[in-house]
Amino acid sequence: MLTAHSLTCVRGTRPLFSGVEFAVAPGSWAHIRGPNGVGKTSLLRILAGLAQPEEGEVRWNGEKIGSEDFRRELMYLGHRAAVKDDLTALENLTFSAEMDGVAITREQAEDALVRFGLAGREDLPVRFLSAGQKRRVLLARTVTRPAKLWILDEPFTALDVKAVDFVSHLVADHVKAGGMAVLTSHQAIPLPPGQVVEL
Ligand SMILES: Nc1ncnc2c1ncn2[C@@H]1O[C@H](COP(=O)(O)OP(=O)(O)OP(=O)(O)O)[C@@H](O)[C@H]1O
Repeated sequence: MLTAHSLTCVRGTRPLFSGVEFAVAPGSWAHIRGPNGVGKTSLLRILAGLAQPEEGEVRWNGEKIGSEDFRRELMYLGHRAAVKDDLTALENLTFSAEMDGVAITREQAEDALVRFGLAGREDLPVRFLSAGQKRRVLLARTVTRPAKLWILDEPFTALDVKAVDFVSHLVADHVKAGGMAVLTSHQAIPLPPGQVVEL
């Protein structure tokens, strides 16, 4: 279970939010909402342990985040498509798995890319892919590396209708199987109702 306790965030000299409290239990998900610049990405980075709150604490199963166990169970996919332009889609996927300490075969990476509609694009440097295709390469990590907690920043950005549907089902299946997810999106998320955290 992920719990946010009285989180306060300041960026530069600007207070963004304070007193943010919520919990995400196994089999549930949370939608972080709010206008541009309110601090959604900042909150997700705090939840993932990539930034520190001014006040408050994030806990994973009751312990302050940062443990090896937390890092193993976390899949954080950031807002800016964190894919390397000079590497192919396939290389991006195997490289990120390696960074996560998970060995995947070429076949597993290929299967993941095919599931994300990238058949025939596996060996192309990512700089030649469209914005939506780049996002698919990023999201393909969700099927190559098991993790209980998915933190996804604007996962639907640049995706076409079919891909939005595919990714929604992926998240819904993850949650149904006892996983947890925290998402930001400016659009309504086509998932069974989750908790809404309004910033
Ligand atoms: N390191 C930083 N130093 C100073 N200001 C920052 C820093 N990081 C973020 N900010 C500012 O904090 C505010 C919140 O940014 P953030 O990206 O968290 O918002 P957001 O709610 O995710 O926005 P959007 O909906 O546009 O993606 C912005 O005004 C941004 O410029």
